[in-house]
Amino acid sequence: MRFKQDFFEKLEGFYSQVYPQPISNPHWLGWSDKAAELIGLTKPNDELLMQLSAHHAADGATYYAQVYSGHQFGGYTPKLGDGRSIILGEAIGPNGAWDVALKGGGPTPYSRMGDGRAVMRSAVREFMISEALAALNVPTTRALAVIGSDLPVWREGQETAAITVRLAKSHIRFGHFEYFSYTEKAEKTKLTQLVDFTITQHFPHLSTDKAGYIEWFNEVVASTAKMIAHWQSIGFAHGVMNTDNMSILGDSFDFGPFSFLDTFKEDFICNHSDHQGRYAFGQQPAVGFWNLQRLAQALTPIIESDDLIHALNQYQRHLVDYYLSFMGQKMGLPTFDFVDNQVKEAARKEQQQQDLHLIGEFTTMLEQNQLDYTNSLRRFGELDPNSQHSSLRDDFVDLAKFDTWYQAYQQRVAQVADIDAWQQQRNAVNPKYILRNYLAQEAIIAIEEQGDNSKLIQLQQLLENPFDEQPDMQDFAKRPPDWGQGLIMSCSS
Ligand SMILES: Nc1ncnc2c1ncn2[C@@H]1O[C@H](COP(=O)(O)OP(=O)(O)OP(=O)(O)O)[C@@H](O)[C@H]1O
Ligand SMILES: [Mg+2]
Repeated sequence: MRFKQDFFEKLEGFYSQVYPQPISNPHWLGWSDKAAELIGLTKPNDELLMQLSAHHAADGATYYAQVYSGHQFGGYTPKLGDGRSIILGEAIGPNGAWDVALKGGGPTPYSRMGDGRAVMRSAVREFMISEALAALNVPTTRALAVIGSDLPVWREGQETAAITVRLAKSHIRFGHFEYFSYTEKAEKTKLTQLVDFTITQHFPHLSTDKAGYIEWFNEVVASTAKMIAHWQSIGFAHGVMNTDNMSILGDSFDFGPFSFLDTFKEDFICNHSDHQGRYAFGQQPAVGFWNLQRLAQALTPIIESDDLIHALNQYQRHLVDYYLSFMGQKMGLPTFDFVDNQVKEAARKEQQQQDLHLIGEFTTMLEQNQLDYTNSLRRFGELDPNSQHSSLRDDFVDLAKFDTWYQAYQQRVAQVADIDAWQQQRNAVNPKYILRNYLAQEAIIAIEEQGDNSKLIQLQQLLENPFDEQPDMQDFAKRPPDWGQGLIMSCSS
């Protein structure tokens, strides 16, 4: 790894330098060739294992934990910071630099009551979902590797520690801006410094002046809306959308009790500690907006309120545009070339309302018929919208309702000229395989009970190509067995 140290060198006072603590008997549990490529690595080796398990120092690494704060479940915690994630620096890759962080690398000045560690099950889940989301083309932080150990850690019972090696284009979170806004409101020096750094490093097409700041916030609103539209379209529930887990780049970030939907359920809650359903699947779009409002509030010392409000007001539009674009591709709804003038804008809006209704009716039917979200969408790849008959129909109990819906759908799709190409387009965006919780759980149990990571590796390989038919792997596309339905994950990690 070849590092540069822009954050470390340019933002003194925004972190504490701290060395990671080694984990005993380190061994590779998982490795991602695709993530490795991003920072110019190829295969794992023993020296790298020693470096990433904190036994040896990595050349050129500085090792630091960043300070931030955040709104957690709606309440403001004035000081958080990396309590168990230590950054080595920005590794230079063929297409840009990536922060390399050891998540679970040991205590830091921000650990509060925590031990600075991550348990194997949570480290493995973070590793798998990072790479699985990337393969689904969802913006996300990445995971180079997950390293197991025999170091005991205590959660509900005794478990072992592991480290996820996270790659992120940036670790800057909404919570960073909140922290510097509320700790030094009068001077604005550090807040301005942080915004300037963020723009220079990650939004180089923008200027670091008043106009640039406004443009930047607009882009953050758009990328956040895009990320959440992605989640809603693939049926992904994040579970802990606190502002300290919101990346300023709109990348999916910090994977704890996340879950894909199995059976479609709008108010599905995946986080065991989320008693109110604040972060339920269907709440995510609203929470994204609430979080952007918290970011906007933190930026009031340097951006005019009117400009912030104007940008926030675009959130809904971005969200709907992106959501319809993703769902439209999944269901094969043709797009229209609306020229941007007043009359056409009205037509566009009306079409959007109709499409939202059509999609909403479809997901309501899935919920009422207790159907699997991913598998139902995958069915569109075998559909012939020119025909009255569809295999999709066989899944439904309420056939009358389905038939009414299908008629409206057929009208919207109209005649399809090349059915093969149309079906291929559907299969290219509706995954056959996703990281269902029960599959992750089986891989984790095999490691826990037999020290056997072969299931993890098999699952990881499968999920690298989630859109391809993989004939030997059909079982992995099935709905979960009874024990694995709607698993709710513990927050302890
Ligand atoms: N075992 C632990 N030891 C020390 N601090 C912890 C531990 N677990 C969580 N924290 C800290 O508690 C806060 C909230 O935790 P949260 O689960 O959102 O983040 P995380 O999963 O630890 O890390 P990240 O957000 O970097 O992915 C963070 O400041 C985090 O560093
Ligand atoms: Mg976090």
